[in-house]
Amino acid sequence: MKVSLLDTNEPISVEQLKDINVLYFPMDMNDYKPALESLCQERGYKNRDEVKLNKDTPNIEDKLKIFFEEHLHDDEEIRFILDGSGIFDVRNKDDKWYRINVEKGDLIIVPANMYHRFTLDDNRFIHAMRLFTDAPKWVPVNRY
Ligand SMILES: CSCCC(=O)/C(O)=C/O
Ligand SMILES: [Fe+2]
Ligand code: NI
Repeated sequence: MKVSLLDTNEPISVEQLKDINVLYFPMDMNDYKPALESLCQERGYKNRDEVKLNKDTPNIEDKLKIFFEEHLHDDEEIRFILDGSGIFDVRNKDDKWYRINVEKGDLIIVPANMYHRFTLDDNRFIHAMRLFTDAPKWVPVNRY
């Protein structure tokens, strides 16, 4: 994972992310199941699904357009990157974007009610596990 302030490219640390309640868990991809199960147990993640996005995904451009609209959710957004890479932008306390480049092995938690957006990077491929406290749902509330 690499994080920067989008406007200036200034590097942002995991601690600075934590200050805005975005959590990062690096996962060992050779043996991630025990750590994943205990995280789910501790934080009450009862459901999960997987999403793959690449150039052959039906309606990929429409999907990316929706993901890249600045939005929030009334629950945490938990994404575990199983393969590939991508970009999450999250708003910091000054309403500036932190750009989070995620890759295989990264698990990030965006808190409820934080404006964010997602897009693919130049690799144009991501395979992510989505974890949910309740039934899998994806209800974006767009800004404005
Ligand atoms: C990497 S999963 C696709 C993006 C997504 O699920 C989401 O909710 C973006 O806000
Ligand atoms: Fe989301
Ligand atoms: Ni979202």
